[in-house]
Amino acid sequence: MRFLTAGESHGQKLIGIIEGLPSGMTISKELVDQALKKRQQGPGRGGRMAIEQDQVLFISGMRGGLSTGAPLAMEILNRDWENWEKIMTSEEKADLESRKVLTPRPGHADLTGALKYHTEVRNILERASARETAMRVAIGSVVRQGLSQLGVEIRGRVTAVSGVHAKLSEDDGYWQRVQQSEWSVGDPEAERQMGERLREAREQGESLGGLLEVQVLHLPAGLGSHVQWDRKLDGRLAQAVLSVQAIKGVSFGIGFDAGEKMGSLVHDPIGYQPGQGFYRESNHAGGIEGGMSNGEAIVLHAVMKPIPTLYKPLNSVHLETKEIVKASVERSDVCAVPAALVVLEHVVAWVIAEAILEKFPADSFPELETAWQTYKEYLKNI
Ligand SMILES: Cc1cc2nc3c(=O)[nH]c(=O)nc-3n(C[C@H](O)[C@H](O)[C@H](O)COP(=O)(O)O)c2cc1C
Ligand SMILES: C=C(O[C@@H]1CC(C(=O)O)=C[C@@H](OP(=O)(O)O)[C@H]1O)C(=O)O
Repeated sequence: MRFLTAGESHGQKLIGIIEGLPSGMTISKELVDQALKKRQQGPGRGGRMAIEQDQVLFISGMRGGLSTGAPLAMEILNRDWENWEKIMTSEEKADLESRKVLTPRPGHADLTGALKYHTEVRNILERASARETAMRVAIGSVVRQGLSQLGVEIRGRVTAVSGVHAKLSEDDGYWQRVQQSEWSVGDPEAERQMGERLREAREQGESLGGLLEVQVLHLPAGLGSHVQWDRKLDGRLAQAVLSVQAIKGVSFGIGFDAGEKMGSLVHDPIGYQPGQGFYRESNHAGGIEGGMSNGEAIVLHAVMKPIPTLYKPLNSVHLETKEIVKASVERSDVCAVPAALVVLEHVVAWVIAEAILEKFPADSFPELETAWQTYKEYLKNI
């Protein structure tokens, strides 16, 4: 299975194509649209989110609510296009110059992209923008629906925003609050403090980052492989997560704490129960050993840097005069950690779905379900 996306932040639309999706899988537009809506929420988002109302349009690869096995093509329209059409399509110098960026923003692709591609900064930022993640969420949502039909659950939480840490819990009630609300860390006091940080950041022309966690539940042991570097599940998840704009680090389970502890406090003892099979007594590894899922929950942590566009900008260099000037200011979010969480859940869904299809190659979803159940029975009764 593979996918491609295309589209500029202020272009007409975003496009995505999934190839290799088995036929006969139920796909709900409503669920994709719910995920797209959730990605637009959260305190700290800028003016653009008041313009967009993301919804998916299925173009091909689906009939009667089921995948056909043909490439699944999707579109998401940019409502902001109506304000940018001239700037994005005109060949008139005045139009092209009107939104030219000559003072690249630190923390963005602006400068290096313009140097590398011998082009102007706008051509770089249009594609580097996290607008593109809307389509990655749509794509991830399609395969996440398949995962859910197999009983695999993906859930995520924001664990900190700019140094304010949320009180975490594994209770069902807490997870329901976190998952079902438009955006919540499940800890009202932390939310209050985060809101305060956000207000300060806005006043000071600053921006915020944070920490995120994604979990994958009910996966069997044996997805991914130890045999080749690019088949390792942890490496593939890390690549997908780090490819999300502004994500700068990934760890699994107890993560970097593992470097501070003795081995006996890090590794997870193996247990066995008839009718249940092998299990681990703890899950410090975060569900992956030797590049393979080990049957415990996959627990992945990520860090998002503060948004790079600052309303009180850092120094930059004017590309023509080479003078030191303030970096350009484009309309911007001040914090997008809750939105990034939705993106992470969906890029993780993609990698897990790919790994499942590698272990259980299938052209049709019922075929996949049969192989999946047989394997799960084997693991239980071994
Ligand atoms: C959901 C989301 C929204 C974002 N919104 C903005 C934004 O409004 N302004 C901005 O400067 N960067 C924003 N970013 C981050 C930049 O796109 C990103 O930092 C930049 O493209 C450089 O890539 P890198 O940080 O991965 O190196 C956002 C990122 C995500 C995931
Ligand atoms: C458009 C989205 O996020 C954008 C990501 C982004 C960036 O530089 O990454 C910059 C901003 O773009 P604009 O200048 O048009 O407001 C964000 O709004 C989105 O998430 O759908």
